[in-house]
Amino acid sequence: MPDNTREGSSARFVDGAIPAGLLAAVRSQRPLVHHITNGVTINDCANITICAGAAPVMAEAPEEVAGMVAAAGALVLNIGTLSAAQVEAMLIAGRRANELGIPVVLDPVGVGATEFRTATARKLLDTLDIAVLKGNAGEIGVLAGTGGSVRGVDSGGVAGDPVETARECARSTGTVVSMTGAVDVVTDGSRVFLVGNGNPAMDRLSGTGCMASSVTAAFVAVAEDYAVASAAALAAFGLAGEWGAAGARGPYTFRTALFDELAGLSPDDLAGHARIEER
Ligand SMILES: Nc1ncnc2c1ncn2[C@@H]1O[C@H](COP(=O)(O)OP(=O)(O)O)[C@@H](O)[C@H]1O
Ligand SMILES: Cc1ncsc1CCOP(=O)(O)O
Ligand SMILES: [Mg+2]
Repeated sequence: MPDNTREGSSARFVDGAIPAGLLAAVRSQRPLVHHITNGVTINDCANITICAGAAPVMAEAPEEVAGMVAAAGALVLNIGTLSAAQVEAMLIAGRRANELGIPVVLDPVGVGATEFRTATARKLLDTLDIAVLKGNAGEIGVLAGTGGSVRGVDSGGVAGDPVETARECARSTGTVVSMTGAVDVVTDGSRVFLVGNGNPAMDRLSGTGCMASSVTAAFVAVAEDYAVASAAALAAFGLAGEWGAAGARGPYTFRTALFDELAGLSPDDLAGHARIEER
């Protein structure tokens, strides 16, 4: 892990049995994950949800989202290709999820790139009780208000220390923040988990951030501790990325392998290879 996330820390590894137990719970409970998401990666999100062991449904008509979310274990709101109608649907579904105690995962794709995305992400955070805010570094920096750079949907990084940025964002939004990158930072504002699993190939494929949100939702659906569940989800997804990259010839063989490795990942695999540090 990079020095900037280790410096001055008294880190200890989280027992691999914890993420393993959560993966086993996803596989046995097979929670329904309701997505209101973008049109670019929607099919990847459906299939990675299945590979994690959960069941996806994509539904965004304002007329039906309250009914659909009532059957779900978690709701994903992903603002990647927003429209006014989608914002209306997100608010209806999110309010119903909150009434029913169903965790909501917000992926603020491209926040900061346009005023519409920024205003919508803020409105969702202000109106709804968001369980996990999962974004790349630039997106979390924008929402933390401490400085983040976003071009299109890509992160240009944060202005200051990444761990402090994530922590500030968690405190100011009242959510668990799951900030992805070469090392993922997950924090509820006090505890900090650093996830070392992953491979640079994941950064060269559109949709890995969206898929990380889907896998996160599958894990939070079966957990009470959303920070631990978010870290466990990123460890599982990252490990699939590591093993998928090993035999890949390029981005598209990697993509196929990423799905196959997650589908084949056992709780024992995760117990032995998850790299989650708490500090
Ligand atoms: N350089 C990297 N090394 C290892 N894993 C990475 C790297 N970049 C991204 N990832 C992983 O890819 C997934 C998507 O992260 P990221 O690229 O930050 O999101 P986004 O696609 O939203 O920009 C996460 O699971 C993250 O851990
Ligand atoms: C390219 C693009 N444009 C709008 S949504 C989207 C997909 C973003 O996916 P990710 O952030 O997971 O790479
Ligand atoms: Mg990416």
